[in-house]
Amino acid sequence: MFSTAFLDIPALAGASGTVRLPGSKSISNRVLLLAALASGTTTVHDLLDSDDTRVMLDALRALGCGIDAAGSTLRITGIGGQLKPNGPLLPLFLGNAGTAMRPLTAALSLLGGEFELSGVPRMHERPIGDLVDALTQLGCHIDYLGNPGFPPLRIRPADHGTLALDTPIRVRGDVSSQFLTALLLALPLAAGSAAPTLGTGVSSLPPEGVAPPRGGPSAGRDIVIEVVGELISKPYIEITLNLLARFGIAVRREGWERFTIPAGSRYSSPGDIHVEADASSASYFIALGAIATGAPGQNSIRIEGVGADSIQGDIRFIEAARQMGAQVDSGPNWLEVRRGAWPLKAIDLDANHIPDAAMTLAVMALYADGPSTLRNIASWRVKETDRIDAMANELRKLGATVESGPDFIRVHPLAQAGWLPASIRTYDDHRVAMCFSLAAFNPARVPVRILEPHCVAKTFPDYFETLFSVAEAFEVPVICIDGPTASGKGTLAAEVARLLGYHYLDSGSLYRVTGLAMRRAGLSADPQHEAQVAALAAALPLHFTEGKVLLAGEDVSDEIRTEAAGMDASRVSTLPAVRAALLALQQRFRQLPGLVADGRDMGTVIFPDAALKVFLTASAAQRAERRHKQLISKGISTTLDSLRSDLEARDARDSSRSVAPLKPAQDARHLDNSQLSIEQSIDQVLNWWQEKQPFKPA
Ligand SMILES: O=C(O)C1=C[C@@H](OP(=O)(O)O)[C@@H](O)[C@H](O)C1
Ligand SMILES: C=C(OP(=O)(O)O)C(=O)O
Repeated sequence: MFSTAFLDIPALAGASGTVRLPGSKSISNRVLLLAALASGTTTVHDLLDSDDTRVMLDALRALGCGIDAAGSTLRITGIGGQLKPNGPLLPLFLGNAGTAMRPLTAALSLLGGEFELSGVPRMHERPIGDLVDALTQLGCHIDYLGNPGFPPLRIRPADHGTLALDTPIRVRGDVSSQFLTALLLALPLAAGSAAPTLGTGVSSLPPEGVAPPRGGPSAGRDIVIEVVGELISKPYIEITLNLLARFGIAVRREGWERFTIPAGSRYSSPGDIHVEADASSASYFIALGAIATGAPGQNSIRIEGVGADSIQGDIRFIEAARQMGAQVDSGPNWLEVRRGAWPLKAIDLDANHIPDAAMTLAVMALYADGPSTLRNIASWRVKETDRIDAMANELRKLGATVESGPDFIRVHPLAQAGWLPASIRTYDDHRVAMCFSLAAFNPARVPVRILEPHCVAKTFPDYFETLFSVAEAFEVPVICIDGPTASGKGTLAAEVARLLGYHYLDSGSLYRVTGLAMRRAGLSADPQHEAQVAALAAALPLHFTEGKVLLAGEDVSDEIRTEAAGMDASRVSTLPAVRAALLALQQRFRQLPGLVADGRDMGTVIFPDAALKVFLTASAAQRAERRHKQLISKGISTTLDSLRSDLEARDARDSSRSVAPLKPAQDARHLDNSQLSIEQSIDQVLNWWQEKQPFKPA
């Protein structure tokens, strides 16, 4: 995940390849809650691992569920509809997860303990009044701790004997379908499991270990829910019904107005359950396939984990994408998308059935042949942010003309000359961050800056990494930091890379790592092994992170600093084929979203076209002093004078050597950090970098 303050996406030229997407948020959180309410153990495969599922899991753990995760499989042991009696008041923090806040409010109101449910500040602005009203009507006890109609909430136990289950429970459906989902998921708790079923007079005992029925006099009755007002986001109710059925509860549906939970309904775990990949997350890659072209012969985006037969309503995004021109093929658990019509065809769509994925259409509209209108999307205003305003504001920053109203948005396409380099505010809304990445395919080739990119953690923490694994840039930006030994270039470069979310190349360690790999492969730096060592060097699985050098994931930082490794490194460096292989290897580090490379010849030889080159120096006296401190702290005794004369001798050798001598590139900026702190040097380099970027302030 990118935890940087911003992420700059360079202009993208194309995309092709395969992505495997994380699990569906809507399925994951429903399955977790159902498994928690059931008795016995449910094994969940491919559960989404993100902020929204984490808050749900934390809550379920706090309720006493056994949770055991191993890789992509999670085993959850439910509480069988029963809480431990008289537990203390339990505070539960539910972040900004509607799929946790709404269903847990209903379930906990019926379970019997005392709870305080809260979330992030935005969650305290997201409505929940219609659900609380329905539950209060039923006899549940819920108080608002802040503004009426919104979390945080205090829940006290309900008296199951007096729950008003004889009359239909009425709930409004026109603000969020999650209120109805919450009731459907939770009300089987009140349906009773073994009481006499009305009309038959038959009774049965609950299996051993299963709680006795709840619901007092009304146990054994059908429970009816009636929807007031036009239900929105209907396909999410289908997900709810589908998963309830998997857990043994067959809800009867009459239109979208009336839902009946049959008498005696009881959660029963299916044992194993698989979570499909998230269809809303798929929308960004379906759009990518529709917008981008790929390398010849590799002209599509393949999405694995979800297919056209998905139980998620957002799969119908495919229909909208096709209408705009995308070519979409699908099979069980996969989709394949390629560009069809270009420019895309404008669309006029009632998007009420795909509220989340429709945001992606608003960005696709920039590439269309006329204005596109998305209607019936009033619910956008009460989600992670006011999404109609957010989309309109940020699309305008890109240069687009946008019209909007209480429940619609109209986006006009952008001509090549109209695109502006924009800093996109993301409003802590994962979908704003994800869908605006698609603007990087603009024909004007301007980059896009996404502010606070870590908000994607809500449902798709590795969204940008996944995008970069299939996208091609016209040019991946590189910052080179060259300089003499002990100038502090490694620390500076690694930190600049971290702050920008760029890859980092510590080129100085390459010969040492090659030497180590050579030795481990039983080879030596002799001409007869040259080709083999070069092949090894070309494919070194190297990664630099947090000050460590990782070779195939193994931390070899200390091993490559030994005297013997130094000798191997200098022998290896005399082999021309190895030098050539390492050149190619270094260039391969130039990957999206960008690279910071440090060394001695980064700006002069390896990346002569780098966008920023810094030649970092410090006086020999300063460098000797730093090195001295470093060695003393490691318990190695030495003198300042000897260090200084060694450094001077090495500088002279480095700058006079015939191959890649240490000298500043002609277009390098000089930074003498003798009198600067590390922070000051970092700030200077970042300022130089920012000056080169075209973005206007957000
Ligand atoms: O039930 C669900 O899983 C969801 C329902 C939808 O909300 P609304 O019903 O509020 O539109 C959707 O936007 C949300 O991301 C997930
Ligand atoms: C609206 C969304 O989330 P939530 O489940 O919190 O409602 C969303 O993911 O787009």
